[in-house]
Amino acid sequence: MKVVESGQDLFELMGNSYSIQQIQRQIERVAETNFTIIVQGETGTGKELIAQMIHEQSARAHKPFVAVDCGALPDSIVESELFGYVKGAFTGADGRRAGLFEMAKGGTLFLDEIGNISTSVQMKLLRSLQERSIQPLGSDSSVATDVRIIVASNAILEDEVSAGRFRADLFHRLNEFKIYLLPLRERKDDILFLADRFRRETNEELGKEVKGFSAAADAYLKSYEWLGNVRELRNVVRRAVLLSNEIIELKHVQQILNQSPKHTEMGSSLPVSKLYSGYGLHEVVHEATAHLEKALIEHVLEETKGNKTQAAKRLQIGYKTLYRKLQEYNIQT
Ligand SMILES: Nc1ncnc2c1ncn2[C@@H]1O[C@H](COP(=O)(O)OP(=O)(O)OP(=O)(O)O)[C@@H](O)[C@H]1O
Repeated sequence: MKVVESGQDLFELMGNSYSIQQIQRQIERVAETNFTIIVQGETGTGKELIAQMIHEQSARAHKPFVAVDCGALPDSIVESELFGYVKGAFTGADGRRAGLFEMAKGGTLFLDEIGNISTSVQMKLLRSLQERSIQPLGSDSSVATDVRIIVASNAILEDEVSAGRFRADLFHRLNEFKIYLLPLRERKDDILFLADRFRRETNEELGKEVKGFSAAADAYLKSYEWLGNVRELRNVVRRAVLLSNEIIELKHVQQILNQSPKHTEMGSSLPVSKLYSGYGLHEVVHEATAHLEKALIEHVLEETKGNKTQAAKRLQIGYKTLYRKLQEYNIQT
C-alpha cells in the first residue's frame, strides 16, 4: 500500500519511440477530462508513471495522488483500505477510519493490478463509481466521493471478462479511455534512449562520470528481451554504472544479466500482448521460437566460453548455420 503525494519528480519524456509519442499526446488530451482510465501493459512498462503523469497534468494536480496495489493485499484488506470502516465493523475496528477514496478526495486514485480484486469488491467498486459515493464497512450511510480513477492491469482485462473473472459491467464503466503500453522489446527505439537517461541519472546520484556504452553493449541492450521492461533496464543500467569506470562495456551488462533470473523462470508465460497488438498466431509463434532459439544459443555459447565449433556440435547444427544465426540474432561472441 502506497500513498504518493503529488509533486513527486516525474520524467519529462518517457521515450522517443512512435508509440510513446502517441501515448504522450493521449495523456495531454485525457488529463483535462475526468474520464476513468485503464492503463494496460506488462509489469515494469511504466503504468504507474503514466497514472502519475495524467494526475500531474490534470486540474487535480494540487490534490493527492493515492496508489494502491490491489494484487498485494488480501481481499478483506482491499475492501477496508478502499472504503474505510466505522467503529465495530469487524473485530479490532475500534474507531472510524477513512478509506483511500476519502484520502484521495479531489485527486486521483490509482488502483494497480485491478484484475486481482474479488467479485465482491468489484461489485462494491462499480456501485461507488456509479453513485459517486462510498459506504464504509459497517456503516449504513454513504459518503460522497470526488476522485478520478485510473486502474492498471498486467493481464488483458477483456480476457478476464471473457473468462468470467472480471465483471463486464465494471470493465465497461472503467473503460472510458484505454492506454496500452507496449513491452519494451516491442519499442526498441526507447531502449538506448532510456538507458542513457538512467546512466546520467545514476552518474549524478553516485558522483560518477561514466560517459556512455560501448557499441557492443548498445547492441546487446537493444537485442535483449527485457521481460521486466523499463524497471529491469533501469536496474541493469544502475548496476552497470556502479561497476564501470569510463564506459559501460558488454561484459558489465552481461555479468549483470547473467546473474538475473533466466527468462523462463521469470514467468513470462504466453506472449499474449503480441496477439493483442494485432499479430496472428503464425507471427507470434515464429517470434517466440526465435526468442527460444536465441536464448539456447547464448546459453550454449556461454557454456563453451564462446567456442563456436563446440557450440555448433552441442546444438547439433552446422558451423555455418550457427554463424548465420549469430548474425541474425545479433549475438556477440
Ligand atoms: N518511460 C519511462 N521513463 C522512465 N522511467 C520509467 C519509464 N517507464 C517506467 N519507468 C520506471 O520503471 C519502474 C517501473 O515503472 P512502473 O512502476 O510505473 O511500472 P508498472 O507498469 O506500474 O509496473 P507493475 O505492473 O509491476 O506495477 C519505475 O522505477 C519507473 O519510474
